[in-house]
Amino acid sequence: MLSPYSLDRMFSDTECDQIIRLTQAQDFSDAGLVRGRQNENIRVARITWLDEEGEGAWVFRRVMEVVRDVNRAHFNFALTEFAERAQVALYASDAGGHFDWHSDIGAGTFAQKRKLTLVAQLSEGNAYEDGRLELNGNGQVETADATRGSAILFPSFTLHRVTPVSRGQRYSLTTWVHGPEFT
Ligand SMILES: O=C(O)CCC(=O)C(=O)O
Ligand SMILES: [Fe+2]
Repeated sequence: MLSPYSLDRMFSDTECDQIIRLTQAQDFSDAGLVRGRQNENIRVARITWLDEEGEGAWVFRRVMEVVRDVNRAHFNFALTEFAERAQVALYASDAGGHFDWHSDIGAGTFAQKRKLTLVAQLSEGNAYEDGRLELNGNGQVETADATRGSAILFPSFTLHRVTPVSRGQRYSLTTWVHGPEFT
């Protein structure tokens, strides 16, 4: 199926804290777009990456389990690999954090093989306002559950955006799963 699939609780509160803490030791850099283009009109966020190995390995393992189960139960896509690290993004109201409508499939080496996108909500609801993940897969805008620890999976070609954060900061975790291009 091509419709998005939501999970109420992919991570516990403690796990969300742990993921955020893992990234605090790293440098966040300004987010680029596919092919490294930067365009402030489209995206303002700071991002960092989690490796498959090391302290963040458990995050990757969880992502793999969830993707395997949800793909079997719902999408049934041909998936072959996790070719990219997991992205933690930080959208801050003072910087005008947001991400305009886009698809995750692009011309880059990895971006062209993206099949499934998984986004998990890492911040508590009272940490920020707005900053909603919205999807438009079929002409109707659907707002993803913003509850901390929840997640949504969708085909990477689905148009989606993050509305501007109007107060505070929002953290999210995004991973992509790859395979033969959609034809
Ligand atoms: O932060 C989010 O909720 C979505 C991130 C996203 O769409 C992306 O990194 O491509
Ligand atoms: Fe995206």
